[in-house]
Amino acid sequence: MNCDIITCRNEKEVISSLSKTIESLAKEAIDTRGVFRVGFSGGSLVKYLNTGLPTIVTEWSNWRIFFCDERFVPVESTDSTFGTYKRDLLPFVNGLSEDQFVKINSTLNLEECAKDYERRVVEEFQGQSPRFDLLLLGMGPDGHTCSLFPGHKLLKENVKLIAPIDDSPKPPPKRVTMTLPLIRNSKCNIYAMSGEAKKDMAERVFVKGEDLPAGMVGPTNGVFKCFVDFQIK
Ligand SMILES: O=C1O[C@H](COP(=O)(O)O)[C@@H](O)[C@H](O)[C@H]1O
Repeated sequence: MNCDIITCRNEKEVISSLSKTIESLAKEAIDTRGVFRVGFSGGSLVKYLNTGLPTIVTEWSNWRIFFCDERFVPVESTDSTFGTYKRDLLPFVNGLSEDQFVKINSTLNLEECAKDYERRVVEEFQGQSPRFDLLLLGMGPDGHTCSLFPGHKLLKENVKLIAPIDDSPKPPPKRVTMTLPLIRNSKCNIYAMSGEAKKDMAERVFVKGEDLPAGMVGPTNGVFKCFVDFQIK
């Protein structure tokens, strides 16, 4: 894992640097292929994207937005990651519409929901190996990323691209998540985090190299960046 750590002065600068990087990756993808395929996460990243994305200049209609993980709850639930973007991002971005978000179908059972989401990921790439332009990831205080938790059997998943999980230690217990093979096949992974609460985990992952899910990601053939507002040593 070789991650480029970008040290910012404060949270505001994390958000602006992250946003500029997303703007530039979107431009490159849209100029080259006419589409920008990105995965959003939930948790603390939501605030960064909801604050930063309305400020960028991009061809919004060329974005296709997936979820690195999603809680298996209805969109109306406060736990729904899509629900937060629907409420706090969509109304503030001219040119981005709800149908550009590829959402889970939480009316199916959990297994079927994960299969259905995988099918839609596969369809998106029209027969090619699914390779997202960018996955925006979060790092939990226990070292989880997406809904991949320390010591969980899903870390060994090497067939499914999208998997169900019904025993997430962080509520809610039922979720669907991208698996390591799909994450590692992407072109770029980015973490963005701020504050002392994240510093300890970032050091365990990037300096001590502890065997934690957050350190198991990073594209096999691509770019891995982490925006922080603290010194990692
Ligand atoms: O539950 C989740 O947690 C992680 C990390 O969130 P954070 O608030 O500790 O930054 C998040 O990346 C994931 O999408 C979410 O479902």
